[in-house]
Parts: sequence; C-alpha cells; structure tokens
Amino acid sequence: MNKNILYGPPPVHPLDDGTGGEQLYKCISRYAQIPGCIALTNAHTKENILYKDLLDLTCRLAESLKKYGITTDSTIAVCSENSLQYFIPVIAALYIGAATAAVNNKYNERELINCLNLSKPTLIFCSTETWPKVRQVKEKLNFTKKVIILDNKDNSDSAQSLEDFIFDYCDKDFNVRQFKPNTFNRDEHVALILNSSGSSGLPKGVMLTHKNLAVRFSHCKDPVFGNQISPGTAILTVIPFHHGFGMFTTLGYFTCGFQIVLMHTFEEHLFLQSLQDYKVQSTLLVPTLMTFFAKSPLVDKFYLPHLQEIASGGAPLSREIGQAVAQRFKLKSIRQGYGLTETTSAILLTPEGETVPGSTGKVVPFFAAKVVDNATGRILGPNQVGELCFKGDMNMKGYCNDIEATNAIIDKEGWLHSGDLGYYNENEHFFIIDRI
Ligand SMILES: O=C(O)[C@H]1CSC(c2nc3ccc(N4CCCCCC4)cc3s2)=N1
Repeated sequence: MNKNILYGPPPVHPLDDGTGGEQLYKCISRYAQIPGCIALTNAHTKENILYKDLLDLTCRLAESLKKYGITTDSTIAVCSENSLQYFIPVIAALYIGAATAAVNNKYNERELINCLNLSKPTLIFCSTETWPKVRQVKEKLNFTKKVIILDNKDNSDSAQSLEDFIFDYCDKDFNVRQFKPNTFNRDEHVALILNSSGSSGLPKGVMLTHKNLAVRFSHCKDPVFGNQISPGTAILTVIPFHHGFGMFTTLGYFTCGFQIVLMHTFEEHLFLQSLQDYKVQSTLLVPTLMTFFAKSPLVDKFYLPHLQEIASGGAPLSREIGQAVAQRFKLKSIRQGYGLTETTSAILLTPEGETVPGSTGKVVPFFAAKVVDNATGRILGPNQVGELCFKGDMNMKGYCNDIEATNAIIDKEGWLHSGDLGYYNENEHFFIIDRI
C-alpha cells in the first residue's frame, strides 16, 4: 500500500441498495407524506411544487414515457433554464432507467446539434424560453421524435405541453401507489449524460451511471461531507441544473427532503431577499459570485440568522475571496468542493468543522487520490505539486462514442487524470494550483 495514495474515510452510512431512480422514488415518497412539504420554490415567481406533487408528476410522466415507447435503453434530453419543472423528466427517466442528456440551455444551434448528436435523444424536454432554438434544431435531427415544453399550459405548434403529453399517454385510472421504478444493473446503466467542456476541442458527452449517483447520494447524507438531514431545510441555489455542480447537489437535496429555492438568473437583491424570506440555511455559489459578494455593500442590509453555510464549487476559490465572503456574511468560513464533470460531483470536500483557509477539502468516502509527477511518474508526498488523479465509484463510465478520449483521461488501472495541478498538506487537505 503506497502511503502517498490518500483514501477517503469509510462512509458514516453504507451505500444504499438500488438504482438512483429507486432511491429517489423511496425518498420522495417519504417526504410526500409530510403535509405541505415543499420540494422546489422559484425565487422569481414565488411559486412552489410540493414533494407530493413532484411524486405524482414524476410517476405519471414515467408511466407516460413507458406507454410512448421509452425503455431502459432510451435517451431523452432536457434543454431548459433552472425551473420548477426541470427535474420532472430527469427523475421520471431515472425511475425507468432511460438516460437523460442535460443540455446547456445557453448553447447556440451549432453547439446544440453537436451535443445532441452525441446522445441522440428520442424526446427533448425544453422550456418556452429554449423552444424557438430547439425547434430549429429538431428539423436537423432525425432521431428526435417529439419535443415537450415543460412550463407551458397549452401546446405550441409541433410541440406538446408536459400536461398534454401526460394526459395523452398516462392511463386515466393510473394510481401513483401502484407505480414501481424499474430495477436494472446500476453499475453499467447510464443515468445522465452531461457536457464536459473538456480540455480541448468540442464538448464531449460524459456518461454517468446509477452507481455514480448512489455514491453522490451517500455523500449528501454524510454528516461530515454532506448536510445534516432535516426535511424542510431551505437551500438557495443559482447553479445551472445542467452542470455537474447543480445537477448532483440538487438531486441529492431531493433525497434529503430539503426545500430547494431556485434562481435561473442571478439578481443580487432577490438573492439576498430570498435568503432572508425563506430562512435559508445553506446556499451554493460559484467563485465569480463569491467575488461579487466579497465587495457587495447590500449584504449588511439583510438579517440572516438562519444562514449556516455558504458552499463554493465549480472552479477554484481564492483564500482571500473565501475569507472576505465569510466575514461579510458573519460566518466562520466557506465550505468548498472540487470535482470534474467526469467525476460526477465533488471528490474533494471541506469536512464539517475542518476548514483550512484556501483548501478545497479532503478526499471523500469511496475515493482514493494521488499527486503524480508527470515527468517521472512518481507518486508525490505532502506539499509537493503534481497532477491530481482520482479513483473511485463516481468516475464516469466514459465519453459518449469516444473510446480514445476516455482512455486518454482514465488509465488502465482506473485512475482519472484531472489535468489540474495541486498538492495536499501534512493533514491531507488539498490545494488546487492551476490547470496543466
Ligand atoms: O468544476 C466542475 O466541473 C464541477 C463538476 S461537479 C463540481 C462540484 N460539485 C460539487 C458538489 C458539492 C459541492 N459542495 C461544496 C461545499 C461542501 C458542501 C457540499 C457542496 C461542491 C462541488 S464542486 N464541479
């Protein structure tokens, strides 16, 4: 055993059984029993969706998709800004075992065509905002049979509303209590396909499995690396749902029964007002917004006694910015996480109560990490800079239809070479230096 290979601690809870879809179904069903338990709130419109409604809609949509001919081998796509409805097709597909391609809603038509040609979805779920772009693109795709608009009451020409699709395909006497998610091999089965900007060339399709998802769910419930589980805890997120950071934090929040207050566009006053009004305990930010808040005079105008955690991810956060934001929000420190789209979610996380300024955290359960000197191939010890490599059950299955790109990033022993330079200190806290 090489002492320079660092292993995450054993999980507080062993990995739950079942597919990601079965685990979500079990959790959402539990919170659906709590009267008035809110799943999602749109901070812009103040509209809510309860866990009870989320359960009903995801089961009805799953039933409709099966009747429409979607199977465990199918792929669908979601192309939408953050919304109350965003996760209804994602969760319904997870129950069935169909893969969901989460497409960047900011893509232009050329980028959309490139990424949809990777996943070849039979159905595309879009929003009234993305419909015009999706409509143009659909004409050029021969594998997409139908477009469904998530946030529209009535149909637009050649696209059906979500409600209408469910009305057409779900049995009238369908009873949610009779619904059961499919069972399949979670190690192999693709759950989500996300776009990785990748170090070079056009974005690639990252295939993430139900096993990857199950490991993330375990981290969410972990008292050291995740959140304390108390249904009704309010979280505010402005992170795009189509990106790994937003996708797997939000899916994890559903398993914890949290109220997810979402924003699709950052507005400073609304953000701070929402923290106050919904008594938010934890909020997610990306470093550019952290920099913004480090200087914001508005923060002091709000009374935020419930705010316990500001979490940063999606890119390295400088020590100064982190400390400036913690001070401004009267918090001891900021929690950080580091991950790649290719590792599903964060594989380095600030353990609860163990914050080291400037550090992005420690190795999570079910993972190993090493720092490699690429010139010599040696595995380096503490305080020596090299390429960060990771091995564990959130490493992606591979890139869509791109074996050589997959083998270029994941070596024969299963180590994923991150392309990031960093080191760990004598207490195994990691620091990211730069992209290679
Ligand atoms: O940088 C990237 O490409 C993306 C891929 S997935 C990813 C991250 N996922 C996560 C998931 C969770 C977190 N946390 C940060 C603070 C600790 C509490 C949990 C949230 C940080 C990150 S950073 N970053």
